Amino acid sequence: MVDMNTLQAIYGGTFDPVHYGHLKPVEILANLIGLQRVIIMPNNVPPHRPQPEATPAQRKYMLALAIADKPLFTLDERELKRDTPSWTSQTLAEWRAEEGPDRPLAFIIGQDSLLNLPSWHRYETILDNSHLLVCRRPGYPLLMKEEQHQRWLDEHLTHNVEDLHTRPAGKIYLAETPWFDISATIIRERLQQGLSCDALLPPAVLDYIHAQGLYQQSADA
Ligand SMILES: Nc1ncnc2c1ncn2[C@@H]1O[C@H](COP(=O)(O)OP(=O)(O)OP(=O)(O)O)[C@@H](O)[C@H]1O
Ligand SMILES: O=C(O)c1ccc[n+]([C@@H]2O[C@H](COP(=O)([O-])O)[C@@H](O)[C@H]2O)c1
Repeated sequence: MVDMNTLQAIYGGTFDPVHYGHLKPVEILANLIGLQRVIIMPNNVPPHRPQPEATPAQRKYMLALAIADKPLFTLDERELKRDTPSWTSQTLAEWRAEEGPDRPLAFIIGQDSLLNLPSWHRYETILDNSHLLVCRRPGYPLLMKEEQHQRWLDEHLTHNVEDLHTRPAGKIYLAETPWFDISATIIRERLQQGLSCDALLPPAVLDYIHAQGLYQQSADA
């Protein structure tokens, strides 16, 4: 019999700011595959993108507000404590060393991140240490850009949820989560233009953004 309580998942991101497009697909994913806990892990130095507008402390605080009434989520500060780029391969290797070789571990990403994954630092080691759980995201193709990366994806794909709970690592699961057409970029742009973001992120996070005067200046200013 499969023990549905052992699979642990980390959800990494910049979360500048956290929004419903982060939270809702992952809550649905957790229900779909029987995940009891999701560890949200904000990065300190995002490797492949412009640096965030909010400070690490502000991004962490917004996450804490967003998950305050959601027992599914806990917060992990390990990457916030590192000043070097937040390489996921390094984080997952450390996590694997802590958890031992047998525990099923997973890293959650959106479809856009999957497409870029072959450009990540030592990406091929990620599946040595964890599974990948991928949430759908509108506006991104289903196929990898290069044939060799599509082959890599196909070789590791599973449609069997039991694989995720019984194997420690090595599988990619494309979850049939609904589309949420929300991005932190759109939220920052709307806030800068003084437009409403009420439906896009939790009210407590939005109140904090206004109280801190965050995202009101153009990023180019
Ligand atoms: N609307 C969404 N649907 C599914 N996954 C998402 C969505 N928004 C973000 N994600 C996923 O959440 C993780 C963290 O994303 P991130 O913090 O960069 O948010 P973002 O909205 O993409 O930010 P930005 O617009 O600043 O690039 C990534 O794996 C990303 O693919
Ligand atoms: O390790 C890498 O090379 C790497 C490159 C890009 C992104 N990541 C991680 O992927 C997660 C989502 O990234 P982002 O930029 O969409 O917030 C976050 O945890 C990043 O630290 C990791």
